[in-house]
Amino acid sequence: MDETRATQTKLLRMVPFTPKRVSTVTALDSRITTPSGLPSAKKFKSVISTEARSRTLTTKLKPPVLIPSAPSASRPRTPTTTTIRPKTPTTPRQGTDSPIFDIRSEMDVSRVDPEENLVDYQNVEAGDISAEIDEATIPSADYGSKDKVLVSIRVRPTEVVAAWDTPTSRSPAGKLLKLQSHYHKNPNTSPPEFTFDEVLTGSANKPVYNAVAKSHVIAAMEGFNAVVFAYGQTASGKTFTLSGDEDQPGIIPRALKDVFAHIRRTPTREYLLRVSYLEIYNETIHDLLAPPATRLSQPVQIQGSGSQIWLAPLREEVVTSLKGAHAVLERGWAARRTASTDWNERSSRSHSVFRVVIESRERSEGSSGSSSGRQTPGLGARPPTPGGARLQAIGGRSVQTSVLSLIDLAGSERATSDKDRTREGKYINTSLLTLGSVISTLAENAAKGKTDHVPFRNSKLTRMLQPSLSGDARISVICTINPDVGAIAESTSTLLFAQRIKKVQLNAKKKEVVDTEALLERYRQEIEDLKKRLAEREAQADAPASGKSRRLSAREQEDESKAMRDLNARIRQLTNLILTSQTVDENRGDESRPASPQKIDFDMPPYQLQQELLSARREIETQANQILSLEAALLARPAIAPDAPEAEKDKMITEQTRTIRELEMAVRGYEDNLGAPLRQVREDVEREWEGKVEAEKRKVAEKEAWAEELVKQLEKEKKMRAQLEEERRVLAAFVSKFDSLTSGGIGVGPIVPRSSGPAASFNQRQKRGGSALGTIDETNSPVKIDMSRGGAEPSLLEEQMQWDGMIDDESFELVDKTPAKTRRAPSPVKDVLARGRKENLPV
Ligand SMILES: Nc1ncnc2c1ncn2[C@@H]1O[C@H](COP(=O)(O)OP(=O)(O)OP(=O)(O)O)[C@@H](O)[C@H]1O
Repeated sequence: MDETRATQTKLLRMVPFTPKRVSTVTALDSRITTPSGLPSAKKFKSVISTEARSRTLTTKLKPPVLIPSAPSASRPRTPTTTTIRPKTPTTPRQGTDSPIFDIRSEMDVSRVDPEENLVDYQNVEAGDISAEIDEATIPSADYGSKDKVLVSIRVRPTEVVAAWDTPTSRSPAGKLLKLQSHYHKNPNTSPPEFTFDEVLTGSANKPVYNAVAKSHVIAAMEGFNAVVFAYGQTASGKTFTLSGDEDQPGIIPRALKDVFAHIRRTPTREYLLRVSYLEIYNETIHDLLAPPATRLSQPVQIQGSGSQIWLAPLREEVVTSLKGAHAVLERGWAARRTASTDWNERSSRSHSVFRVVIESRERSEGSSGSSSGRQTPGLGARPPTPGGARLQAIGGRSVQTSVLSLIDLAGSERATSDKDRTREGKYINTSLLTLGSVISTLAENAAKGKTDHVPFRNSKLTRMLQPSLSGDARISVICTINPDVGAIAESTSTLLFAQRIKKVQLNAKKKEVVDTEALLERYRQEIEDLKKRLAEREAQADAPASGKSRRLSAREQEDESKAMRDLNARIRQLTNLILTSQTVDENRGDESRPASPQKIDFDMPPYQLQQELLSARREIETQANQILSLEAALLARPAIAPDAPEAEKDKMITEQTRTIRELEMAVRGYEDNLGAPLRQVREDVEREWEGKVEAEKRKVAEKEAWAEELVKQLEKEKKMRAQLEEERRVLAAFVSKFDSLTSGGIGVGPIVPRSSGPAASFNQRQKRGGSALGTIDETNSPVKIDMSRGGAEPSLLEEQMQWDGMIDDESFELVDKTPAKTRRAPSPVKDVLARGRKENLPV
C-alpha cells in the first residue's frame, strides 16, 4: 500500500462522531414500517419450548435492553424502554443496490469534533459500573490467546422431541452433539457426531456470554481485534444470543458492561472508546447511527484492500459511559430491519455489526485527569481540532488500538411465499454461502499449507470480515440450531459450517503503534497548555495587589474572569473525554455538569449583562469568520484533472474531506455552543418580558378608559357652563332692562335698586367675581355638580321670561307717567314683584 493510501486510511478511520447527548431513539426511517406492539396472530412454523414460547409472547417486540445493574435491594430494576423495532419495508428499495459512491460529494458526518459533544459520562449509575469482572467466569482455557476460532453451539429449547442429543440439564455445558440414531437415514454410516468448544442449551444468556464472548471482550480490551458472531438458521436464536431481552441481556450489553468494568479495574491505562453500528441489507451497507435520510442515501462503502480496509462514511460515536453506549446501541437497534417471516415473527433481514473501537495507553505521571480547581462553567473557546478521537503515543508510551466486532448474521432460510422476503432471502443466502466458501478455502489453505484464492470480494460481509478472517482477529463463533426433527437438514448444515470454521488458522497480534495523528495526546497537550495559560492569568490577576502592575478596569476584570472561565471549561471538557478508572469512578452519579445553554441571570447589573452579550457576540464573530474562511478554502480547492493518478486523487479527496470535516465542526460548534444557547436565551427573555408587557398593556387600557370617562364628564360640565352662562346673560339683560325701566326709560322715574334688593344682590355678585353664579372651578369633578336643582327649581331663563312678562306688564306698579290709553291689563306678577321688593328677596 502506498503512502498516500496509508495516510488516507488513517484519516478516514480515525475521526469519530460524538453526539452531544444521546439519550433517545431518533425518528426512524420513514420507509420502515413500524410493527404493532401487539403480538401477531401469526404462528411460528417451528415448534419452540414452553420456555421459549412464553419468552416469545412476553418479549417479542422488545429492543435489546440495557444490561441490568448488579442486583441491589435498594435499587429497583429499571424498566425497559419500549422502543419498537422497525419492520423491513415492503416495497423494494431503489437506488441502493449498486450505489455510485462519490466521496467528493459526501459530507462525512462521522467527522465531527468530539470535544464539541461531551456525552453523559456523569449519568453512569452506580450499578452500571460497579460490577467487577468475575475472574472465575473467564474461561480457563485461555481462548483469547488461541490461534483457532472458538466455536460453540447453542441449541434452542424446544417443546417437541429433539432430534439431537445435547448435554443434559444436569451437565448443561458439554462438548458433544449427536443426532439421535433413529433420525439417521443412512444405515451404513453411524449418526453424525460433532465436537465443539462448547455446546450450550437453555435460555440463560449469562453462561453463554461467559463461555463464548467474555474472553474475547477482555482480549479486545487488551489490544487484540476480536470478533464474535452468531450464525444459524432463521429463528434459531442468534438475535436472542447477541442482544437478548429484558430478563436475559445478550452478548452485546454484557460486553459493554465488561468494557467499562475493565477500564475501572485498570488504573494504569487511559482509554478512548468509539462505537458504530451498521447493517448489510440486500448487499448494501447502512450506517444505523446515521440520520434516516442519509442512512439510505449514503450507503457505507468498504474502502482499501486486503487487510487494510475501512468503512466510510460511518459514524463512530465517542462514548464515555455505559449508559451512553447503551443509548447508541438502542438507537442503532431500533433502526435495524426486521420482518415477520414464516418462521420468525421478527426475523433479522440483515447482517448487523456492532463495533467498539478501543484505544488505550499507559497513563503518565501527570495525567491524573483532574482539571483546575475553578468550577465556573462558561463557553469555552474552541480552536478547530482536525483529526478525530484517537489515542496517540507519546514519550515512548505506545497506543493500543483494537476493534471488538459483535455480529448478528441474518438467518439462512428456505423459500417463502412473500416476494420481498424471497428477494432478501436470496441476498442473505448468497452472502452466507460466500461466507461458507471463504471459510472452507481458509480452512483448506490452513490445513494443506496452500495459498488458494479466497473469494472475500464475493459479498460485502466477507469483504468486511476479510482482515479478521485472514487471521487479524480473535474469533468466536456461536452457531445456533433448532433441535426439532423438521430442522435436521438446516442444523446439520450449520454444524458442518461450524466444523469448517474451527479449522481456520488465526494469528491475532496486539497492535501497539506510535500514532502521530492520535487525538488523546493532543488533548493532553492542550490540557497542559490551557493549565499553563490559566496559571499565567491567575498570576497576572494577583499582580496588581503586589503593586507590580496597573489596576484593571471593571471591564478588563470582567473580560479576564470570562477568559479564565473559558479556560477552565475547556480543560474540564477535554479531561472528561479521556476515560480512566479514576474518572469512571469519580463521575459516577455526578449530575453537576451545567445544563447547556447558559442561563442568563437577568438580575445582573446592566453593565455586566452588556459584557456577557459583547463577549457572546465576539465569539459568534470568531466562529462565523472561521466558517467563512473554511468555506473559502473549500471553494478555492484545485480541480482534479480526470487523468490525474489515483494516488493524487486520493490525496486531494482526503484533504477536501478534512476541510469539510473542519467546516462541519465549526458549524456544529456554532450551532451547539451559540445557536442553541442564544435561542434559549431569547426564549427566556421573551418569556420573562411577556408577563411584564401584558401587565403594562392592562394598565394602559385602564388609564385609557379613565381618560375617556374624564372627557365625557368634561363635556357635560362644558354644557352646564354654557347653560349657566346663558342664564347669567339673560339675568344681566333683565337687570339692565330693569335699570332702564327704573331710570325712566319707559316714562317712569328712575328705579334705584335698594341696597338689599335683587339688583343690588346681582351687582354685588358681579363685583365679587365675574359670574353672577359664582366661578365654576374646573378642578371640581363634574360629578360633584348638583344636577337635581335644575329640574326642581325654575331656571334663570324661565325666570327671565317671567321677568320679561312682568316688565312688559303694564300693571307693574310704578309711578306711571304714561297716558292711560297706552297702559296694559293688570298682571298677576305684579304682586309677586311688589312683594319681592317689599321683602327684599334676592333675585
Ligand atoms: N435459547 C433460547 N431460549 C429462549 N428463547 C429463545 C432462545 N433462542 C431463541 N429464542 C426465541 O425464539 C425466537 C426466535 O429467536 P431469534 O429472533 O433470536 O432468532 P434468529 O436466529 O435471530 O432469527 P432470524 O435469523 O430470523 O433473525 C425469539 O422469540 C427468541 O426469543
